[in-house]
Amino acid sequence: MASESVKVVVRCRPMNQRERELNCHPVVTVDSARGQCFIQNPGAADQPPKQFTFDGAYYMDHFTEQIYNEIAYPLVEGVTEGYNGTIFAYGQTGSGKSFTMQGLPDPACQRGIIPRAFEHIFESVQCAENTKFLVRASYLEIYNEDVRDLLGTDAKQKLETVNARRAWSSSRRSLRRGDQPRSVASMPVTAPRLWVFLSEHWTFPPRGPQPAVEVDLPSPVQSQHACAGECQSLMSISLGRLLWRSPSCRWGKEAGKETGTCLRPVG
Ligand SMILES: Nc1ncnc2c1ncn2[C@@H]1O[C@H](COP(=O)(O)OP(=O)(O)OP(=O)(O)O)[C@@H](O)[C@H]1O
Repeated sequence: MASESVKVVVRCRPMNQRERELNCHPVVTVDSARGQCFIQNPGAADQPPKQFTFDGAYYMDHFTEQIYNEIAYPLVEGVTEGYNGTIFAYGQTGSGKSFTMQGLPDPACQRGIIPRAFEHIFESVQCAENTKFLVRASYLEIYNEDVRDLLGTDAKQKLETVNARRAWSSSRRSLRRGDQPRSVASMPVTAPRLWVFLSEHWTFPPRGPQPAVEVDLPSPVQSQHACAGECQSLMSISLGRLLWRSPSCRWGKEAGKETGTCLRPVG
C-alpha cells in the first residue's frame, strides 16, 4: 500500500435477499491484487466498465479478518506507538458499514474491526514493559446535527455544542499556556522521541462551575486526566504533534493544577 496518511479501501458486499428476489445482477467486480474496482453500466454492456483504484479493494468473498490484517493492523500498531489513528466506514444505508466495523461473533473471521482493534490494543498493553497506558473509550452518535453520548446515563440526551469561534480562541490560549512548561530545547538528543498528538477535549461537567480543558496524551504517554467528576466529551481535536516522553515523565493529576498536561482556560 502507498504511504499516504489517508487510505481509502472499498468493500463490496454480497447481494441481499431482496436484491436476489428482484433478480438483480452484480455490476461490480474487484481486482484485489491491484486494489481496483470495476463498475459495468448494465444498460451499456458493450462499453468498458468504469475503473476505480483504491488503497485496497475487497469483494464479497473476503473476510473482515483479512481487511483488518492488511488495513487496520498497521494503523492500530501505530496508535500503540503514540500516533493518532482513525478508521471510519462510509456508505449508504445497508452497504455493510456495521458488518465491517462491528461484525459477527461467528464465524470468527467475520469479527468486526472494532472488537479486533480493542483486542489488539489490550494485547499490546499487556505486553508493554516500562510503559503505562491509559485507555479511554467514548461512544458518540451524531445524527443530523445532534450529538448523543451512547454511554452516558441518559443516552437520549443531546450534548451541548459550543460556538466554534469561542472554542478556537480558548484553544489558542490553552496552547500558548501549554507551550510554556513544555521542555523542548533541553530535550536530550538521546531521549526517546515520540511523535505524539496533543488532542484537546472540550468537556462539560454536569455539576461543575466552569468548563475544564482536558489535554490528553494518547498512549504510550502516561496521561492523567484533568477533569474532576463526571464529564462528557463533546469533541476531540488534534492540534499538533508536540510532546515527548521519558520513563520518568510525570503529568499533572488534578484539575487546575498547571503541570504537565493539565490546563484550565482563562475565561
Ligand atoms: N461483507 C458482507 N458479507 C455478508 N453480509 C454482509 C456483508 N456486508 C453487509 N452484509 C449484510 O448486509 C446487511 C446490511 O449491512 P449493515 O447493517 O452492516 O449496513 P450499514 O451500512 O451499517 O447500514 P445502516 O447505515 O442502515 O446502518 C446486513 O444484513 C449484513 O449482515
